[in-house]
Order: sequence, then C-alpha cells, then structure tokens
Amino acid sequence: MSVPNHFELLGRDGAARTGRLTTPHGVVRTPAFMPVGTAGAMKGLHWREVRDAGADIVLGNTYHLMLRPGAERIAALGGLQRFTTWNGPMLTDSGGFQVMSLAQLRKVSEKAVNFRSHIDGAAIELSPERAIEVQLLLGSDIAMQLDECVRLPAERADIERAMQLSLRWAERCKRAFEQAPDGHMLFGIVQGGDVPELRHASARGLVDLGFHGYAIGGLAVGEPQEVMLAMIEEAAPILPADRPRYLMGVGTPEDILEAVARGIDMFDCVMPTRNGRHGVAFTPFGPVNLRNARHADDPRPLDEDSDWPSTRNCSRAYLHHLVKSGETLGAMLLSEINIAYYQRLMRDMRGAIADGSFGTFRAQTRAGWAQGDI
Ligand SMILES: CO[C@@H]1O[C@H](CNc2nc3cc4c(=O)[nH]c(N)nc4cc3[nH]2)[C@@H](O)[C@H]1O
Repeated sequence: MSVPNHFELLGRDGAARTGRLTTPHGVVRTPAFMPVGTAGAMKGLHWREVRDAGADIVLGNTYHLMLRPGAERIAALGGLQRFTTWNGPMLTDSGGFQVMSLAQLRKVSEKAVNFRSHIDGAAIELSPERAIEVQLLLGSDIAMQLDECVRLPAERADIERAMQLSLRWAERCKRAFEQAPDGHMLFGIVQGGDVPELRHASARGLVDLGFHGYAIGGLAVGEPQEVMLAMIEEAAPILPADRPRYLMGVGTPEDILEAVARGIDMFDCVMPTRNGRHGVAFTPFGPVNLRNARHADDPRPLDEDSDWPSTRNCSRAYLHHLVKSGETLGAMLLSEINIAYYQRLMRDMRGAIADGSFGTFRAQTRAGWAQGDI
C-alpha cells in the first residue's frame, strides 16, 4: 500500500528545492525552519511572535512531554496544539536523541530504550510502539520514528549496530503508525554516522519501507561542518525527490544555506533562542555579541533594513544594557530577533529558488556574513 504524499514540489534551482507540505493543521512552506518548543513553549517568546516572525510549524519533544505533563494528560486536554494554543502544524521528535543526551542510566535493547527520568528518576521504557503511541496522543502532524543516534566520532561497528537497530525500529514504528488519523505523517530517520556506505544502506532501507518524509539524523552531534555536508550529499540523492527531507538539529544560518543547496527542505535548531538568551544576535553581517562593550554607546539598531520591528528599532546600546543587566527583556528581544532572522532567511531562499537566483543569493548572503559587523 503506497504511502500518501502531502508534499508538493513548486520549484528547483540546482539541488535546492522549494515546496509546500500540507498538514492537518495547515500548510508548511519549504525550505522551512521549525523553532524548537521542546516542552510545549518557545523559551522567551509568545506564540504570536513566532507566528508573526513567519514560522509555519514548530517542534516539540516526546521525551520531555511524556515525562511532564504526560502524553495521556495532553490528549485529555485536547492535544498539543490546543494545550499550547499554538494551533498550527507541529512536528514531534521521538525521544531517541533526548534519551541519549538527557536521561540517566539508559539501556538500549532490541525491545526498547530503558532509562530513568532526569526529572524524578522514574524508570521509563520507550519502545518504538510507545514512541508512536505518545506522538499520536500528543496529536502532532508529523511524528518521527524512534531511532538510536550515535555521537561522533564513533567506532564503525557501533555506528552500524545503531543504524541496523534504527532500521528495525523504523519498521515497528511504521506498523504502529497505521492507526494514525488521515493526513498525519511519519518520517523515517537516516542514520549511519560518518560512513557513506552505512548512510546508503540506511536510506535505501527506509525508502524500501516507505515513509511520508525522510529525516537525516545522527548529525549536528559535534562533527565538523564538512562531514555533515558530505553525509547529506551521500544520503539525499537516495531519498525520493518528491518527498520532504528534514535535517535534524541544524543549525547555524550557514549550515542551513549550504544544506538547502544540497537538497534539504526542513530544519530545526535551538540556536536562535539559545544564542538569544546568551546575548548573541544573528544578522545579515554575521553574529553580533551584544555583551561586547563596543556596543555600549552605539545608537544604531542591529539592522535598519530589517522588516522586524525590534531589529530595526532597538539600539545596540539598549540591547547591550539589557544583556549586561540580566534583564529578562534582553533574552526575549534577542530570541524574537533571531527567530525573525531565521524565518527571513527561509523566506528569501524560497523566493530565490522560485525565481532561479539561488546561486546569486547564496553568494551574496555568504559575502554579507563574511563582511562581519561594522
Ligand atoms: C550540537 O547542538 C546540540 O545538539 C542538538 C542539535 N543536534 C541534533 N542532532 C540530532 C540528531 C537526531 C537524531 O539522529 N534522531 C532524532 N530522533 N533526533 C535528533 C535530534 C538532533 N539534534 C541541540 O539540541 C544541541 O543540544
């Protein structure tokens, strides 16, 4: 039985693509950046700011939400969209990655991953079937398979073991997802570390199973950018051209630009909000650290040409003062400024791909970042 396709390719420019992904809660324009609302909130922002900044879809995490407030409780309260009042498309990660990075005393077996909650030490078992059950209870529009993500560098034998386990878990997730309501999607996740032939085997195995979309995982885990980009080049051409491709956990504006140039459609990363909370703004001329004393008397805004009010109106001196004073408003303003910058980058890439000028856009954008902040 073929898997329904909710993705429509609208244009291509080289390997770069622009399209539309239709979900039960709305349409997602691609290339798309998904702000990360891990535990059902976007740190430092109201949902209306996330929406106004141009985000079509946000990400939530199974691991966090199943531990607190609990998947059954969110289902009883109407599902994640109603519970959070975001009310738009949502993608949920399956928990595989968070278990590896957050849980204590975790043990991976064929059956499941067993761990103790980092919140209260409760013993938890997360199987492929439970990971799907949780995401169906949350009601996310796009669910992710349960997988095992190996941090790099790693031994080839361990990368291969985790890749093969993830493929077997992909099949179990696909079976468990058969009861999902119409329109909801399940993405497989390509593993294989930094080993090309393991990336090929993983991608081919997932395509043989058939998914609504395909994520490339096991990256943005400490490897150099050139390794990440090389693994995209190994995996992307094997994935169906008419289905969405999602690079998990990525990344900086440059990572995203270069991944779009290699055929990636969807991204998520904590960087815009995390760096915002640490006083760093993303701009067309590269990152600007507002903690730096050089901003103390600077009346200029971060970018007078920006269409985002805070970026165009707040002086660097004010942002520097807020950050140095530890005012909450500093973290809030820089988080919205960064989310708005990422969404503007995605919007500009969609336009450049649509009119065949992505190559020029890529060169001009990189030149702006290289110029640095003056
Ligand atoms: C380097 O910065 C740290 O790393 C994270 C971003 N990097 C990342 N790589 C990921 C890989 C996977 C994967 O293989 N599978 C599943 N299911 N989810 C994933 C989620 C991922 N996120 C940030 O959260 C930050 O803490």
